Amino acid sequence: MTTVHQIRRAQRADGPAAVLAIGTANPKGSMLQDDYADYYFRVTNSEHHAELKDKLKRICKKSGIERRYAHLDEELLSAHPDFSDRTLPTLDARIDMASAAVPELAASAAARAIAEWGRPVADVTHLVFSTYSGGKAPSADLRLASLLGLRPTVSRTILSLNGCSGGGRAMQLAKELAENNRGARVLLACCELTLIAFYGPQEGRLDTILGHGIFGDGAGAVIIGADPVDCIERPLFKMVFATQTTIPETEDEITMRLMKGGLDFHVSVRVPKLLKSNIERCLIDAFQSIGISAEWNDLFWAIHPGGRAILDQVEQLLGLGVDKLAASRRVLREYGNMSGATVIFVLDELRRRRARGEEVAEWGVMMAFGPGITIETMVLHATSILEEN
Ligand SMILES: CC(C)(COP(=O)(O)OP(=O)(O)OC[C@H]1O[C@@H](n2cnc3c(N)ncnc32)[C@H](O)[C@@H]1OP(=O)(O)O)[C@@H](O)C(=O)NCCC(=O)NCCSC(=O)/C=C/c1ccc(O)cc1
Repeated sequence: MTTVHQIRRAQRADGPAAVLAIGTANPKGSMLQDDYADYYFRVTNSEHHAELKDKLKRICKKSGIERRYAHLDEELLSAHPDFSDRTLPTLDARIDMASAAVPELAASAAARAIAEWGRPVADVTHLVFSTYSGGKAPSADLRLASLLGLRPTVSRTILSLNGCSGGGRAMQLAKELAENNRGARVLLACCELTLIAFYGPQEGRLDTILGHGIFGDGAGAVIIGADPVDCIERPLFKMVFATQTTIPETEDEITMRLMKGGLDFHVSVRVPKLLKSNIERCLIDAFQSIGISAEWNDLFWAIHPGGRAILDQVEQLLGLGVDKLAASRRVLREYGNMSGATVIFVLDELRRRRARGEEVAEWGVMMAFGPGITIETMVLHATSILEEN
């Protein structure tokens, strides 16, 4: 007679979960970082806040960002001038806008990932969707499933308010799903639109200036599965080990809260230093857990580019060579911080760098940071060039 243990073993995948395909998308509208301060103070009728404008200009200059994308453009804003005033009740209108736009943008990214994956959309068994740009049910995951034509039995999970660590958390969840359900193919989508938290400057709220200086809109999608089908599926990164760490007593350093005027967020100036003091322990613990001794410079790195200062601190702490964070810096330069979706763009950039021979490390790390302060760490193993061919 079959035992429960045998049934359980048969239900599990044999190998580790792997990233099988990646797609990304951004809204059409974009703006050069050099022009942003003039734009922001003009469209929010805030020219009288001259000091805050100078501060935003300084932040933009030091941000390491050249361009950012946004769904909310001047035309939409002129139809919703109340968005500029955080004391007005605009949450309903923002949720309506996001409920339509978030799944649409996620669908563009997911369609690219599915095309690269090469299998029919009906083979997707699970959907994990991370977004804080919303606030109603049924949520963006259901709309995305319908836009893509996923089967009605697809198992959906929506993650919310994970902030910039949403992509990292979704990757960990997708890994668990893929490894614990033989044959599972997980579509992970992560999409954030800053329209949920766009408002004018306010004296005493310097984090508002920071946010408007570095955040951008984007969607990333990944197909994750174990035991790839020969000749069809090509694993890009095997997901070897994952952990989540919360830095004690940092609950107030990054916060988000839905208010009548939109999503109110706070990011303290201490964030880059707090991460610097805590990430090496996460890395040492992760590699010790899998019995690998790693030289930091021998790894590839997919660090969430939360801000230029975060990348600088990580690079300095670990003594990384100048090119080691090139994928993160390029994504920051071309798109800004797209919260949870950003790390998917970094993985996409890394696989391009590998294809061009610019990154040859076999082992690597993906890290994302969000409210908590939460650090999501995942050890990855890249498929070798030989295996790819
Ligand atoms: C590029 C920065 C902003 C500036 O570069 P720097 O080398 O530090 O330069 P400075 O030290 O000269 O700083 C320039 C100015 O920025 C100010 N600043 C420096 N961080 C700050 C600060 N968190 N507050 C408010 N002023 C600051 C800083 O005080 C200073 O002001 P001032 O002296 O008047 O020029 C750099 O500090 C940086 O990359 N910081 C990291 C940002 C960060 O923590 N990111 C991770 C968290 S992101 C997150 O949780 C997302 C939430 C979110 C929520 C909603 C959304 O829609 C989307 C996302």
